[in-house]
This record gives sequence, structure tokens and C-alpha cells, in this order.
Amino acid sequence: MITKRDGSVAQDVPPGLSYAGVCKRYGQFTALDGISLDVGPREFVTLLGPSGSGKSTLLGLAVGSIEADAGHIAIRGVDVRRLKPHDRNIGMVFQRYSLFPNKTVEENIAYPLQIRKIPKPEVAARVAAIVQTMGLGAQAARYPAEISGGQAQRVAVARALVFNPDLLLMDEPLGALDKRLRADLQQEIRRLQHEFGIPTLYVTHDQDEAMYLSDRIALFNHGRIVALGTPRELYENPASAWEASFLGDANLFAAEDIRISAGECSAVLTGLGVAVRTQAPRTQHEHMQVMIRPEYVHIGDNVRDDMTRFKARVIDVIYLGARQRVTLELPGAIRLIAELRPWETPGEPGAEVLCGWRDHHSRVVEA
Ligand SMILES: Nc1ncnc2c1ncn2[C@@H]1O[C@H](COP(=O)(O)OP(=O)(O)OP(=O)(O)O)[C@@H](O)[C@H]1O
Repeated sequence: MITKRDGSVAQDVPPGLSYAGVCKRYGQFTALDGISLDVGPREFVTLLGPSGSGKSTLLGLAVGSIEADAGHIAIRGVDVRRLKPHDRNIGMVFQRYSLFPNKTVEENIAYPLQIRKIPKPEVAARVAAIVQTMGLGAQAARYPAEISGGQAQRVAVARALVFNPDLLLMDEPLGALDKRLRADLQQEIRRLQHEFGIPTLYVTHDQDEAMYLSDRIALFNHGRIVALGTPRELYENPASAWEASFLGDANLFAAEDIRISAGECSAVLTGLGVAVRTQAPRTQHEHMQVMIRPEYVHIGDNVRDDMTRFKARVIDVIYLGARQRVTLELPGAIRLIAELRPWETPGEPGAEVLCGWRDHHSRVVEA
């Protein structure tokens, strides 16, 4: 809950965070350029974007470590300028564990409750409960130097949740962990966020992690949100080649003679002379490309008459366990990547095969 400056508590407004027209400049450099974004009650929103695109800056503005040049930021409906940083009631987790080295795991977790002057018996009960939830029982009396990186990050998450914050901000919390531990903790964070229902703004540049965790993803580039939507919306309907490639693999074809009408679009693949017909693009630009995801490309017996089809040569087959990545060459030396299930037979390198896709699986995007 948020304490307003006059001492009253803003309980009437549901928890959440909102940015409206927020700008931040460092000298001549624009780090954030008119950001508007709402994180609703119980919602998990991820900022996904390349390094230096402004993700951490956006978190810093909510925390109060950075001040905006323009725009409004509100936590639970209260303008953050009216809230001292420690009144914002935010749980935070960073990539580097930032635990107190001279406090035990339990003491680290208890700290936010102690500074909020929670009575001792309640502190003990809440710490014990979250230690159990996070599976940290065996490490409770140890110091940060005596636990692993994954355990330290569990402690950091426990410490961020224990005081029931109005908002959870996480900046690459799993960035320093190996793949296996990341997967474990992703699962844990997802479970805890559903259980606690705290609005969460999460920063990562890992696409899989963003898709796994998020209700919505804000794709960030050069200080702007270039796309905002559910993982499915962004993956299935990218507006640009950049969006398509940032969130997954994409085959992109030069296209010409693009005609858009009544929600439909037709385009001719340059160099191949084949027309495809699909849904209208989200936005229209001077230069457009046709995009097909590798998992929608079929080979051999799976190619049907009603597909857009090509004769192709197999260039390379990479076995990846859960899938196979096949590089094909179309007429005109145009490359196409197909992703097959492990039991499918793509043919040996050098083999001539038929490949194709259903037009409604392709998209027309900004080049
Ligand atoms: N104090 C500062 N002075 C000048 N420039 C800054 C300052 N802090 C950040 N920047 C610049 O603002 C831009 C956005 O930085 P930010 O840390 O928000 O990016 P990010 O998307 O979180 O990147 P990463 O994924 O690498 O953490 C960067 O180009 C950075 O160099």
C-alpha cells in the first residue's frame, strides 16, 4: 500500500504502475522518448530490447533513482514526485544479488520488514513462510558468501516479496545464472507472481524468458516502445522485420507489387515471381518484406497442393534435439530456413526437395 504525502493511504486505487509521455535525456542523448505504458493489477510486463535501449532507465524512474525530464509516472494512481523513494513500496531484484554480506539469509529477508517497523513475532512468521515457499530452509542461517548464485537470487526474490510490495521491479535478475538455473528460477518467478499477484515490470534481453514469463511484452528500441502486446500477438503479428527477428527466427523475402485491401494483402516475392496472399500488415510502409517463420515451412510429403511451393536444394541440416534446423536454397540462390520435428526426414544435403508454406502463415512487414 502507498502512503500519500498527507499521510493518507491510497487503497482505493488498485496496485499498478503507469508511465505517460515519459522522456529522459542525458545531454544531447535521448534515452527515453515519450514512453507510455501501464502495468495493471496482477500483471507481468516485460521490457525486452537490445542493450542500451533504455530499459533500466525506465525502471530507475519508477524507483526514484533517476528523474524524468517530461511526462508523468504514477504508482497506484499517485504521482511519484509526491512519493519519497522509500514510500514507493517497491520490491526490487537486480542482476547482481546486492545482498548484505554481513547478514544471514534470514536476516537479509527480514530487513525490509524491520525497517518498516513490523513487530518482531510477525517478522519471524513472515520470514519463515517465505523461506519455506522459496525452498531456502537449509540455507537460512548461512551468509551470502556461503550460498550459490541461484540461491542468492532466490534470497533476493524473497526479500523483494516479503513485505508485500505494491510493485515488483526486476532488472535482468537471472542474467548471471547458467541456462538450467535460469529455467528453474523462471518457473519459480512465474509461480510466485501468480500467487502474490503483484504488478511486475521485468527487464531482460532474453526473448525466451520474456515469452515464458510475461502477460505482455513491450519491445524496446532506441528509447521507444516499438511494439506492445501478448507474446502471441507480438510473435505472430510483427509489424517490422526488426520485430520479427528480435522475437524469434524469421525468413524475410524482398517483395514487390504489394496490394492491400479489405484486410487482405497480396505481394510478389522478388526474384521468385510467386504471389502470396495473407492478412494486411499492421502498418504500411514504403518498403515491405514477406516474412515466414521457420516452423511454418514444410518439406517433402508435408507440402500440400494449396501451399506456396518451391523446388529447393537442401544445404544443411542441424539436429538440435527437440527440432531440426534445415537450410534450403530456392531458385535465385535465395536461402530459406525450415524447422522440422526430430522425426521428420528433410533429406540429405544436396538433395532436391519440395518445400512450401500456407500463405496465411506468412506476414507482410516493414523492411
Ligand atoms: N548517467 C548516464 N549518463 C549518460 N548516459 C546514460 C546514463 N545512464 C544511461 N545512459 C545511456 O542511456 C541509454 C539507456 O541506458 P539503459 O541502461 O536504460 O539501457 P538498457 O536498455 O537497460 O541496457 P542494458 O540491457 O545494457 O542494461 C544507454 O545508451 C546509456 O549509455
